[in-house]
Amino acid sequence: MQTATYPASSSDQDSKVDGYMDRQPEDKPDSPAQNQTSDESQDQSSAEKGSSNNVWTSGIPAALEEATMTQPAPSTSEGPQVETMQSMQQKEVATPEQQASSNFTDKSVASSSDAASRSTENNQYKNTGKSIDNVRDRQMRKSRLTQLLDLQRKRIRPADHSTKGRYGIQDFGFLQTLGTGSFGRVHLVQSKHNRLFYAIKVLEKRKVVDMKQVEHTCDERYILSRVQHPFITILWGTFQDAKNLFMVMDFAEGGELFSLLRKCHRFPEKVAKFYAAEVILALDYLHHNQIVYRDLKPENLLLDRFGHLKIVDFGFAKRVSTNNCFTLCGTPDYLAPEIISLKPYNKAADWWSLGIFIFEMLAGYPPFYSENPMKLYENILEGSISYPQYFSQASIDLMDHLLQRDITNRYGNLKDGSMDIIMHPWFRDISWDKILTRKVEVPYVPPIRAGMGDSSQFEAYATGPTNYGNDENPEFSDIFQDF
Ligand SMILES: Nc1ncnc2c1ncn2[C@@H]1O[C@H](COP(=O)(O)OP(=O)(O)OP(=O)(O)O)[C@@H](O)[C@H]1O
Repeated sequence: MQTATYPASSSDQDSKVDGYMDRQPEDKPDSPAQNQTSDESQDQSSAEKGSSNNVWTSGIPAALEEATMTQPAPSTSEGPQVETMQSMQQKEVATPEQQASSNFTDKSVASSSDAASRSTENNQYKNTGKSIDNVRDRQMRKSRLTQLLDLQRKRIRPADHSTKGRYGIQDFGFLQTLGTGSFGRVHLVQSKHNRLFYAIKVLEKRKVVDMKQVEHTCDERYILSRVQHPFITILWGTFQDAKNLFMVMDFAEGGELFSLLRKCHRFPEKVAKFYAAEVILALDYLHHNQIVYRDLKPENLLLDRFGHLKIVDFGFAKRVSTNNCFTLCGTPDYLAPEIISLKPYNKAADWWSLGIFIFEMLAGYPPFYSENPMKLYENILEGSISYPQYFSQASIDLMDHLLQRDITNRYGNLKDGSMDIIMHPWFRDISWDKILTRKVEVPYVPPIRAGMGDSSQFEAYATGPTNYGNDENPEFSDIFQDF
């Protein structure tokens, strides 16, 4: 996995707080393509073709019924893959790598367009403020959005849906390493049956046990086997051999948002808003299903072939009721004050991390950092934030409401829950239904050959040990029965 490098700081992901690191999966796709509905193909195909609907300018359309997500929409299913390949090939003829950059690779372009957009934002914010949405309009928007979100919130795979043993090592050809983690690595693999590419996360059972991460690992498998959301990776199946656990997931071909952010230095407001919006919908979904994610950061946000986000790494995700989490986990820069203070914490911690995430996208570095972890924690607890002068007023207002040390004042954790964030003026030009249905013009389409096992957006790793599949003397199979 990559390590963030911030100005005058190091936020090494490996230097996470003691006492956590986990992950693991389970289940196999006998044929993920079979699980796709025609609605999904339509959805994806319209996203591929680049809908003419523009998320930045449209209002709140009525088409709730069109939010067709009765089943997970696997990006690796055959239908969309064929279309994607065609569309990607066409794009390649026109523009290969440059099409990914326009206002990204050239920082001066990014800054000037950002300045224009910021000025507009500030004017709108000053001139209209909350008055642009009079109370009645606001109530109507809110109720339509709530209806829309409720449709998605209810989509959860059945508890008896088993991912266990659906695949085995013999079903896949193991290719290069895409990333490494605390307990193993993630491989690009190709199914020997349908020839499609997937990502398999491999966890060494012994390491998981030694680092006391069994519960986290089992939670990760369980949670990923239940959720179904356009911005959350799909877990197709799990299996195990004598020494390892395997989780078969969609291959998010576009690489880490982290890499894109470092390449661009920082994102223009519109771009940051787009990624923030996708993350918000995913967090809203998880929270309504009583799941707190606990590890939001750009390294855990991957891009699919279309340029939409996929949240990966549910190693710290937890099922919660209210204030029942105590574990010190997460990544230092993104830790909420209540976690550092070892107070019980809840979903509000994710909204704090969202504030950090928005800041980091806009600035290129997080609001709190220090080489020294203790100093970092002090900074977080002290909570004084210095916003760069180029931040818009609306963005600062939102971050102020998210980065509240007192959770009883923090947006996302108040009476209206995530609606306070969704309805915030910074998101005024976002059409949430189009975000949710992926009918938006994405700011960046990864320059990849879709469906071809193209791992060019990932760091190159020495392949590492792949002596998987040994079933002799199985270890800990009683502990990992669900895999
Ligand atoms: N579905 C996927 N598609 C493509 N790449 C992936 C996928 N899942 C994970 N990766 C890559 O592998 C890396 C490590 O994955 P992940 O964070 O899930 O592992 P981990 O063991 O939990 O890591 P850590 O211990 O650092 O939290 C990711 O940062 C990403 O680069």
